[in-house]
Amino acid sequence: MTVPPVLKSPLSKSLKIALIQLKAGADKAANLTKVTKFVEEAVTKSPTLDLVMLPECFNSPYAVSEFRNYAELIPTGETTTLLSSLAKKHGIFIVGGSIPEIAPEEGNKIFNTSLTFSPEGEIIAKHRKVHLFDIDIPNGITFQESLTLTGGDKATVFKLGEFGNVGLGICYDIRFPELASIASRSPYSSFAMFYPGAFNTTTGPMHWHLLARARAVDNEMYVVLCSPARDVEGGGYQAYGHSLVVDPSGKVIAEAGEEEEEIIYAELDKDAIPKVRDGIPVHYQRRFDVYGDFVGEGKAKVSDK
Ligand SMILES: NC(=O)CCC(=O)C(=O)O
Repeated sequence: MTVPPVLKSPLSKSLKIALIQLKAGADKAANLTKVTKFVEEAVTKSPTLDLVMLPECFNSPYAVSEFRNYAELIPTGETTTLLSSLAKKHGIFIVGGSIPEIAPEEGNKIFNTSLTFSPEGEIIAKHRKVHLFDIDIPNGITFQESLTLTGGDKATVFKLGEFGNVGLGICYDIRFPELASIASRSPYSSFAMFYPGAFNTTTGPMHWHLLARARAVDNEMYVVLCSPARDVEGGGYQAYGHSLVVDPSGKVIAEAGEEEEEIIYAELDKDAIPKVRDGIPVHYQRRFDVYGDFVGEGKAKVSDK
């Protein structure tokens, strides 16, 4: 075996993040007011915060019958405009959960789309959920996003300013290890995968932590999941909550409860990735001669927008 070189961390400076776990109801204006209030609370409590993340579908109910009713144009819709102004006002990155997007240039198809904003309020990443949540578990849950949504056709990797590269997926995307592999490997070398998500009370207990920790250990990178809180009184889709930050060794370093609307904080340490990769060097031991290379330069369809 060739001894791997001690590489510089793909995270050049420790990153302070906050995850906002909230309940999204039918009133879009109320959902957006709540986002504004929570972002303000996060930056007040942690004045040196670098990044705030929101959950999947934070401005609308998570329901196949509602996606088209709540869908907005990007970048001119009210949610995009609000998140851009919040990022700029507070000088932070915002990983803007996801919202239903209507795309006139694609025959008015609806996508489940996540945007990330720079501290200047610019859109620096746009990910359309690639793998649609179509499942049917007898006596558990049946859901078919594909009844109203269209899947995106690209993996998303982008530069988070001076910190380094990160990958972005949405919820069910986490079940497909390829997106995280693409992001973590050369030439992208990301330090984290961000997944706004909304697992539920059937699949959450089975797989939420397992998948987050698996993607972290597979790739020796940070994995960050932000969920809506479970809304028992509101009825409808019962999100699992448990917003989560997992470090590159697979350890959960921050976690929210299930039904609470709350903000959790974590610091992604710039030295953690090289430390883990030096100890268990799977990152450098891959045998592409045996199983091929599906990432390589130009092989995967990767975009930041
Ligand atoms: N919103 C989603 O994609 C839900 C995914 C989910 O619950 C799962 O088990 O996967």
